[in-house]
Amino acid sequence: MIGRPVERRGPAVKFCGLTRLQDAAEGARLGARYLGAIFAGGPRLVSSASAAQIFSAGRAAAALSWQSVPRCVGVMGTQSPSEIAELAGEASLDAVQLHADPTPEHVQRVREATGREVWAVLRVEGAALPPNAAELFAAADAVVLDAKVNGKLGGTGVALDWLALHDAAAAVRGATRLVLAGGLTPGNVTRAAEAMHPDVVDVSSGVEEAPGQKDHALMRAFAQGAAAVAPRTQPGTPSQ
Ligand SMILES: O=C(O)c1ccccc1NCC(=O)[C@H](O)[C@H](O)COP(=O)(O)O
Repeated sequence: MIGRPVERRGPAVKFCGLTRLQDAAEGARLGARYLGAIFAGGPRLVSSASAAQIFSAGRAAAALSWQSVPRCVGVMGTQSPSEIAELAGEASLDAVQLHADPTPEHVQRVREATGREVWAVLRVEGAALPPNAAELFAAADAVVLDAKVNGKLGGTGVALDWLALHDAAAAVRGATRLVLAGGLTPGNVTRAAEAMHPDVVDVSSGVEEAPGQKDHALMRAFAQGAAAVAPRTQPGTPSQ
């Protein structure tokens, strides 16, 4: 369905794990700021040639629907910086997301090799951030908080304990963008974003009918849930 774009006031939206042109186009029409494709294995793996077509469909749909052109993110696993640079060129990526527990040194090497923005993923288990959180926020252009699940790198559908993590994330994020991922759905994205104040909300399995196949009604509901996030109040602002 081609509907009206969702008005965006809350955090930016990233639809990740895209494998089909029509899903990328729908994400762009809904005003998603970011589209993601997986080069890290698993059921949503795509080739660089497929990713280039998927992203091209998203960029074209944005232009036709007067939305801003989405930035296209490639999700990497254990590839070397030079392999990541090759994929980034072939798939016309704007940013690379490092999902295999990157160190700050790896982030820097990938930035030098690709000339792209580098997003580092912090995989979180329980109510505490990993000990290297502050270093990664200092090194990366954005940090993605995602659930740590043994045997899976991402796309787990497992949610974080947002209320417990808020203070720890606030203490280390500084000016680096915070991307909240892990188990987000149309039904919980507003609550999650109001708890964590992320710059971006990132969803994959929560808007799918099957792995890699997005449900457009769920995508729309997710974008609406993100747009419904209440504005952040400044500490000390009197309530009305
Ligand atoms: O989505 C995958 O299959 C995947 C596989 C390997 C590494 C990363 C992967 N996904 C990364 C993402 O950016 C997902 O959006 C993120 O993990 C959130 O997934 P979900 O909990 O399903 O919304």
